Amino acid sequence: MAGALFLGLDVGTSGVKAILVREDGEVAASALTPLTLSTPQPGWAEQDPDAWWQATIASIRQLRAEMPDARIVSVGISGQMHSSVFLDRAGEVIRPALLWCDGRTTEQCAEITRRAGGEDRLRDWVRNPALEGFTLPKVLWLRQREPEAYSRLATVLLAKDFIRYRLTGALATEPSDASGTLMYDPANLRWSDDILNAVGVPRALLPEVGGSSEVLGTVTADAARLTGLDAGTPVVGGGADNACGAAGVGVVTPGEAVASWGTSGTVLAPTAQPLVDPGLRAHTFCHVVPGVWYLMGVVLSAAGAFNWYHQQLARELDESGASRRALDAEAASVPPGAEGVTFLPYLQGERTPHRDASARGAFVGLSLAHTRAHLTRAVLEGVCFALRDSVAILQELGLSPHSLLLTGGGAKSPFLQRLQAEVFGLPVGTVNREEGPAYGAALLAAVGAGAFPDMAAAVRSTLTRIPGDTPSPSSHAAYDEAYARFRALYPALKGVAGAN
Ligand SMILES: Nc1ncnc2c1ncn2[C@@H]1O[C@H](COP(=O)(O)OP(=O)(O)O)[C@@H](O)[C@H]1O
Ligand SMILES: O=C(CO)[C@@H](O)[C@H](O)COP(=O)(O)O
Repeated sequence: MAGALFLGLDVGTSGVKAILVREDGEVAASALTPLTLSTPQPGWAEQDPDAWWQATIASIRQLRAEMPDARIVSVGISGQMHSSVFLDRAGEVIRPALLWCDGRTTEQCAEITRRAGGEDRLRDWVRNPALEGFTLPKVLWLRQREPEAYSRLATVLLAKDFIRYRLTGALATEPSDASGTLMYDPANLRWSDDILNAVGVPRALLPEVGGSSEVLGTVTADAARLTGLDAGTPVVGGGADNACGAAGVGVVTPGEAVASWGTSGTVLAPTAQPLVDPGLRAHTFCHVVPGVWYLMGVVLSAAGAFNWYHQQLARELDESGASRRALDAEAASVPPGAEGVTFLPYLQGERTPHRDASARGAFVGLSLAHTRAHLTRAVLEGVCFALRDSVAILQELGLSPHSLLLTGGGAKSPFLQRLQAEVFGLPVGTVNREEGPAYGAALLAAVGAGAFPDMAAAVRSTLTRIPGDTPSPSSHAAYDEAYARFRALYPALKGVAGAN
């Protein structure tokens, strides 16, 4: 496949990334088109799927402009999980998508649990509890709150599957994203008629499920004209952004774990079986590799919380890498524990471990002696502590990784790498590629095009591990008191700092 390039797309919350990857794994070009998030009410979060599509076109066109002669042989797509695209019979978007971090469906979650006959049933049917972020409660919300829109509903898609639909005309998904809908049984790899019948949602609303590295469509003439891709280019199933992010740092087999900072933060550990957290605090989903699942804890605001802080309280610093470094330096000027200041990053509610869409953020412990540097450190520590809750759950479930691969925003800064190592008490590492989910999607495209026999081979041929910080027992212990303060804060503030 000399000269072949694989296009990886990632429909993130903050933007649509497109990259071109060579067969040896080198990234030949990359483009990012930013997106905005609409929060019409506190706790709500929406985006227009057509804005994703326009951003996708812009990113691909930018790559095309940079490399007009590129021979793009296949496309893989990754995307934010759970977000609901509602399409009518003509394939047009009915209303903005309710996103993975939208918390408006608490009532619908209670209804799903009641109609299923309790959480034990949900565990048996779909291996996960009803959480506001998942897709099914959003379908029920539409049915109850916008019945006219629901009457026109013909198909429910996920973000990256909508982009595939616009690229190829094919309505399809694959197991890693289907897992996050609460309508799919990740253990038995099929839509769950049990849950669909219990809540009265027709199976016909859902697309067929193919494989993550299987070709599920080809670029249409219309999409070719808009994007500059060749008509007929194969598009593979792709995967959920967290699964593709793990694949993008080479974590495709059990025994390893990844900590990721996107808008959300996640800690993910692959498993050889669909293990379920008895407390249902971590999610059980399919990986992009057949026969592999993962357990994942989700922090709803990770880079999202840091970006909010940056925009609201450090606005004089632009969003460049230099500004991030300035904020890191500010945080580094204060000792571990931020001299008593604690930050709860629950700006958009929290999933793991609290499962509370109405939770809210807080700064606590302020005195006249504190400066913005303390707040900056507290925000970064707060995000790491929230992720540590997920690390602790995975450890409690017997998945005790010896180290964590870092990806996303938290991998980009030496300060954040060290902070995570010390807070988690585990060695951390990175890989020689920084493109995260888009990279995993490009590898799926390469496997789909036959460049590699499977993802394990693709990862072996393209990625190199870079060992990072190893914390000393004392550097980990330096956070004991601050972490204990963090743990005590949510129960203390519940009902005071909540949305309800
Ligand atoms: N040095 C850094 N420190 C903290 N956060 C960062 C840094 N660099 C980038 N980020 C943030 O990390 C996130 C990673 O981006 P990405 O994985 O593309 O997010 P998403 O998928 O949510 O759009 C972005 O929100 C970005 O602002
Ligand atoms: O809801 C989840 C995982 O369950 C989120 O992790 C989304 O998948 C969004 O990812 P980012 O935009 O933060 O990358």
